[in-house]
Amino acid sequence: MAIKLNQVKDIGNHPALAMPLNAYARRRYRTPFFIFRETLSAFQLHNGFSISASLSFYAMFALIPMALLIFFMLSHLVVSSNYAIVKLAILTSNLVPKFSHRIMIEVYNVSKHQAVWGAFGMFALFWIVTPLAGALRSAFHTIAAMVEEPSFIKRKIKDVIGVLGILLLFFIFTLMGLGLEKVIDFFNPSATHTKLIDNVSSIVICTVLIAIFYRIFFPARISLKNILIGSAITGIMWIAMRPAFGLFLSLNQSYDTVFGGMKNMFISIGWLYYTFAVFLLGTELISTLHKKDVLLLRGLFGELPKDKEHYLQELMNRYGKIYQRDEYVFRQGEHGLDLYYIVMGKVQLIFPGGTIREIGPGDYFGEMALLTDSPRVADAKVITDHADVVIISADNIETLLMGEPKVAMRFLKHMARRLQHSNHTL
Ligand SMILES: Nc1ncnc2c1ncn2[C@@H]1O[C@@H]2COP(=O)(O)O[C@H]2[C@H]1O
Repeated sequence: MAIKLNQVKDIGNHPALAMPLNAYARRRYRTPFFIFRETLSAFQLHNGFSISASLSFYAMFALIPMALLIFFMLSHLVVSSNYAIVKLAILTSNLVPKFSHRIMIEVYNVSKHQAVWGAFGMFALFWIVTPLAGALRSAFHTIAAMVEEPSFIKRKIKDVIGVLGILLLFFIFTLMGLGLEKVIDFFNPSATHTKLIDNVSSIVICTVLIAIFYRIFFPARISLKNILIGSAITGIMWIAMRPAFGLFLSLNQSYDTVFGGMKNMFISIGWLYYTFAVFLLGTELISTLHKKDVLLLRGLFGELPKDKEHYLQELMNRYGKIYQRDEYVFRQGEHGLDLYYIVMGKVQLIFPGGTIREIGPGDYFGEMALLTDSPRVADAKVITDHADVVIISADNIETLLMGEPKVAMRFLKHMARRLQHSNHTL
């Protein structure tokens, strides 16, 4: 609907107009906005869609062996094989909506062969699923900006454990579903309530399972709170994707004629592709939540953002300290692992031989003790009326240097320049 501006009489009284412009600018650095932007740009940076494409390719190969393994676990450990087939059909229809009946026929036929259930058969099933686990592992490492171990054997062992983990999660998923069915049967709620319970429980079960998955397989140690937030949002996105995907298909009826006999394959790969995209977006969100402080500090060691006053103000609010004239930030010989970034004012570094250096806004100090784990090599004294300083913890600097090669490079250049300068003045 078009807005008729000439009919809007009270535009001058709108509360938004009363808000100073810098309040909007400051919002850029408020946590939810900042995290949203950073998550999307990390997804783009890591080529999220192309990782989803390769994951959906591996998943297509892994589907039938995985379905067979889950069928094996269910029919041997929990329920009769007929019931296991029903449960599996529901599970596969969640994973690949239009292709599930084909998979179920294959699973049913293959499961009739005794050889599949022998030791060699089981090993073969596991082996075929490992590339999917491997691709997931490498995606996680890319997102966490961590280098993988080079050993092929160790990686393969991890992949096998990964497959076991994935199977276990599907197994728990089915068990939880079974438990829920029993509870619903017992209370016998109305149809609308059953639907509501179904939806809420789907989100809760998805959140719990995704959270367990991240907790075990994400290479960095992430707090439970961040994992739960990321998992809940991933679960909600995934559940919302079902109607969105249905709409997409109903608007594109022509895929039927374009893909002919391959149409179910097209839909399944498409569905897997978007499932992985949502999953990777959730992973980026968790990683961003984990690094949010570090990401905010990144601007200090590169080019300051355009709205640098608001940016520095936000950093001062969170990590800042104001020192008064003649106050010491630290003394030579003290132990400490923080790094100090000067926003305003001047600091004098006084070395034991009497050499003095002055540093001011935009400069930082204290990195030597942090990097070498040794005492401070100089006194740091404020020589202006006051000095506004952002204090950065060793943990944050370490994560920043490990995850951002550009920042690490600038850090090195800064140190080399200091050394050059010291050599000149010797
Ligand atoms: N030659 C130098 N020029 C400028 N700053 C220096 C020099 N040598 C040391 N510093 C800084 O002075 C700080 C004193 O505390 P740290 O040893 O933690 O880290 C040191 C560096 O950040």
